Parts: sequence; structure tokens; C-alpha cells
Amino acid sequence: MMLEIPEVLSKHEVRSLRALIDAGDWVDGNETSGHQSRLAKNNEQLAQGSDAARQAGEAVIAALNRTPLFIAGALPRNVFPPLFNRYGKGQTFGAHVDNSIRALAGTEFRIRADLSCTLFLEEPELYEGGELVVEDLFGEHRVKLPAGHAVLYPSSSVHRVTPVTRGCRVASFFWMQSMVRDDFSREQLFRLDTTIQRLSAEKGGEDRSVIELTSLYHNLLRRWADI
Ligand SMILES: O=C(O)CCC(=O)C(=O)O
Ligand SMILES: [Fe+2]
Repeated sequence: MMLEIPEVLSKHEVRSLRALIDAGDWVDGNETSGHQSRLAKNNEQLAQGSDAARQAGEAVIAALNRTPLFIAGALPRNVFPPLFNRYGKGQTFGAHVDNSIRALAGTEFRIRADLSCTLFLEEPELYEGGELVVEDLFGEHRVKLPAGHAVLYPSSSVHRVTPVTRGCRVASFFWMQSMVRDDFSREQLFRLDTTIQRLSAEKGGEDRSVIELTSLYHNLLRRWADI
């Protein structure tokens, strides 16, 4: 499932985050690449482990944690510390698949990447190109969102970023392990969750159907979740 998540960050928060990361140290993006994606990747990344990256990453995590749509769609178990990238004119990231396992060098922390996320940090009218293109059985999905908005997509998908031909695309990107590993099951839970919320707004939380569906939601989550 692909899911757009609007307004993870307000415009004001985007500006503060940009001030922080723009002043940081940027290095060749291949620092975090797997073997195959190294061939396809041509961008820059905020130096991993730098103060700016750590502080900015914490701000992104805090914003995600207060975004109900993110929690409902991702059912996150562990989020890899967010990274930051930018693509100037001519830069691109060709078709690749994200590594299945992500480890944080020098620590015990590692996750199975179930979901990938791009949080856009530049307004779309300020650069040309730089679309995230995610492939699935239904075709190609092109995504370019306002600054502060994010998209979640399965880490199992082949995806790419089209060449930037004007301006500079800036984003935060990261991977997460979900409590529900299977993309199909997670999507059914998300659809059930949003239906319950809609029904509950119409009929109130005490409505018998709302109670039954909520029970179904939690019983399926109980069955499928690893925590
Ligand atoms: O820049 C993006 O939106 C995606 C980056 C990406 O696919 C990756 O780093 O694996
Ligand atoms: Fe990727």
C-alpha cells in the first residue's frame, strides 16, 4: 500500500528543519547504499551521525509520533533514524530496491525494512523533476508532494527518483519495521480502522456496529502483530 500523509510538519517546522540541515555537512549519498543501489544513486546526504542529522532526525520522529495517519498506516514497531538527502541539477536515483535489513553501524540496532518513507522538505514548484516513482503490479505511481508531506511505500517495491533538472530536491527518508509485517494484512487493518473512524463519527462510539468492528480490528491486530 502507498499512503500519502499530509502535514507531518507545518511550514514553520519545515523552515526550522531546513535551517538546521542546510547548515550541516553534506556527503556523497552512497554512504548508506546497498551494493545494487550504489550503481543507481547520485545524490548527497547529510552526514550520518552528525549533530544536525541527529537533531533533525529526532524532530522528524517526534512529528511522526503525533501524526495519527502515520501510526494507523504504518503500525510502526521500530523506525530507523531518519536520514536527509538532496538532489541538485542532474542528480537522480535510478531503479532499486531498498535493503531488507538495516543496521545502525556501531550499535545493536537493526530492523527489517517493511516500509520506506520520504518526507518532502522543498516546495514542488521550486524544482523540476525529482519525482519519486514507485512500481507495483498496477503500474507506476509518481509522487511529488508539498514540503512537510510524506509518502509511505512498501520497501519491497522497485522505486526511483527522476533526475532533477532545475532547483534542488530536499527530503528526509527512512525505513521502518512494522508490527504487521505483511503489506496486505496491514492494508486491511488500515482500511478497517478508517472505516471505523468514519462510522463512529456518524453514529457515535457507543453504536453496536462500531463496537463490533472495533473488536474485529483489535482481534486481527492481536493475531497479526509482533511487538
Ligand atoms: O529520495 C527519495 O525519495 C528516496 C530515496 C531512496 O529511495 C533511498 O535512499 O533508498
Ligand atoms: Fe530507496
